[in-house]
Amino acid sequence: MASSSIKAISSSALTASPKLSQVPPPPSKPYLLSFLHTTSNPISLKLSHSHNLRSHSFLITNVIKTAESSSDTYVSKSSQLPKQPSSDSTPTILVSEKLGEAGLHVLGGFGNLECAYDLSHEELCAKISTCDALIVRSGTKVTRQVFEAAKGRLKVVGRAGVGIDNVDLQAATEYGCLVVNAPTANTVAAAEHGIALLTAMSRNVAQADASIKAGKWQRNKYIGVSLVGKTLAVMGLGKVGSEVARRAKGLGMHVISHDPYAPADRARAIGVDLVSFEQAIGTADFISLHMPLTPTTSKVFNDKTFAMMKKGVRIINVARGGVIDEDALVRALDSGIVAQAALDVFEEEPPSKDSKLVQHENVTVTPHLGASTKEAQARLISPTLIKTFERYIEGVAIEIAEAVVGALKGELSATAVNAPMVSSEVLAELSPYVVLAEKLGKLAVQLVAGGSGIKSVRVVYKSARHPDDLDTRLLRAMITKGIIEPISASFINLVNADFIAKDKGLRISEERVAVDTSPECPVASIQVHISNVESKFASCVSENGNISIEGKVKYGKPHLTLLGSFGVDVSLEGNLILCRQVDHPGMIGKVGNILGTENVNVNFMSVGRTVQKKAIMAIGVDEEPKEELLNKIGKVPDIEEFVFLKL
Ligand SMILES: NC(=O)c1ccc[n+]([C@@H]2O[C@H](COP(=O)([O-])OP(=O)(O)OC[C@H]3O[C@@H](n4cnc5c(N)ncnc54)[C@H](O)[C@@H]3O)[C@@H](O)[C@H]2O)c1
Ligand SMILES: O=C(O)[C@H](O)COP(=O)(O)O
Repeated sequence: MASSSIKAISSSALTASPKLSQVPPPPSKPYLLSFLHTTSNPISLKLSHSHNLRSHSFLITNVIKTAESSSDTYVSKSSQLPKQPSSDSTPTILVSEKLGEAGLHVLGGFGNLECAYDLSHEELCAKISTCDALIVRSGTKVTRQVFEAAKGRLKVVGRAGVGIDNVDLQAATEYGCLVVNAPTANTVAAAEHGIALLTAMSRNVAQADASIKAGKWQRNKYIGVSLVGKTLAVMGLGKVGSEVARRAKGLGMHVISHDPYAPADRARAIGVDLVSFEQAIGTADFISLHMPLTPTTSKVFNDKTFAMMKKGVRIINVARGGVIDEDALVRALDSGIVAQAALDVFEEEPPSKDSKLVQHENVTVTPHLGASTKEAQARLISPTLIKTFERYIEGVAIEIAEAVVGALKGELSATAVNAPMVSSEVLAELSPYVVLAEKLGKLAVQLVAGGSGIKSVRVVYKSARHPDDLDTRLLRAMITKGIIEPISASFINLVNADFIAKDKGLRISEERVAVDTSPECPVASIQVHISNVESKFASCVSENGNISIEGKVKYGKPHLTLLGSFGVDVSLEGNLILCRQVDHPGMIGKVGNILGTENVNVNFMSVGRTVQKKAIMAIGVDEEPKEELLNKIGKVPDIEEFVFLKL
């Protein structure tokens, strides 16, 4: 990350860089991330052309720039994996839980792969500062301490599965670390396990098996209950819940569901009635849990809600243990409200050996096996299944490996969970404006005099589009990046842009102005206004006292088109010299000569005039001129002020 690039030579220019007002220290030091390197770095925008059949939405993520050293040895448990020599630019990927070979191959082909499946939390914290990516399943707690210990190097956490309740998302976001998951590959496996538990529980399969192995023959003890005609309440009609519902209907059950966010047409398509929470738990013979663990769902099944259930209800949980108050479930089992429970997941995993719940004779348990099928972790091989479940053709291992490698390459992730996702279409359309937005942010902040506290930035988008058709989150994030990065040690990406702006007391407001241009072009212009600051280049201050600049995309390239009240037109590439001079002939020649004699190539030049015989000369230069050269320009008679800006 370059330090402040301000090299202004005007009278007020040699003061310190502008600072953000009331800036608390950043949560951590640098992130070697930039979700889009738009200028000096050759890597620009990339779309992920993932080969699978999922519908894609994308996120601009991080372009890798690996830290000082990545000299870790390649420690793969698989002798078949391709070994890669360490190098400074090769990212290190730590896999902390068992992942399918196919995924390890993808990861090993891209970076230094280290599989360490038995790390304690302390060991993980000790190791993480040497890793660019971490891949976990549900057994690794990725806490705030892990992000702190990463010292800015960890760029992406890949959760090889759905539930991300074991990852501190807030901390990840604050540290600018992208979290991706593999949300689809284990759906069928989890649903099948739910059905396995439902049928095994209702026919006492596990208990009868244990009894016969203990030398008993208890045919009367293990009389089961039938499923046909019974009501099943599916709590959470998402991916797994929907598949469970379909299968349960095939078993002849009447299926109802409670899900406050499920679309009615999805329920209708499966033939499921969406009902209230009370109705669902009050009428069901079987209740199957398929909601995520969130603050709202935590212990939602408790003494109070068990008391609302039909006596003799049976419960299946392949979601998360934390949605049930386990002590309350033991009480409900003892009192007979709940006749049986079948549990794959627990509040603490593994549960204690003497857990009353686990030991209860009416409880069937499995050790979080929902996602554990060969097919879910690797690939489904049956062509029939591929046809039926197109979106499940990839296993978790491949799904997460591709997401992590893509994120490390700076591609756009379809499965980011802690950053806004932008559709590929929107992204492709906005990409030149994304470049413009960052340049305008960079330029605006360099026009602020050192010592001014930037508190408030107003961004105005002129567009012919209806506001609903213009997603400006990316543009706002890039303006934020452009403003903050030149004057702070924080590295900004789409994950943390809003957080860091807020943390630094920078308020960015957005406005849209309707214009009568072609709606084909999403943004006619972007203006950035910084209020209540001093400027080191007075000419960029508009009548209302704000530093104001405007840019447009012309022929796919970013251009500066307005500086204060001066119209200019200069391509925002390379670096920029802005001069205000008395408007008379020969000025361009004089400045051009000085640049020419020092071999500084001018790539663009534009002059804007005012009625008071003043002109603004905007000169785009490829190289960074030496200070003596800039001083020479400053001494040209009739040049009243000038500033050099790095883009
Ligand atoms: N046991 C396993 O190995 C295993 C495997 C896969 C998934 N899971 C777990 O299963 C759960 C579901 O996974 P998924 O892939 O179907 O997720 P999903 O996001 O597709 O579905 C979750 C559904 O729950 C709904 N929901 C949210 N809050 C709710 C509430 N208060 N009440 C009712 N419904 C609510 C959501 O609207 C959504 O439709 C997750 O907790 C996941 O971690 C477990
Ligand atoms: O949320 C999930 O994807 C499941 O709980 C699977 O977890 P696992 O990857 O630890 O098996």
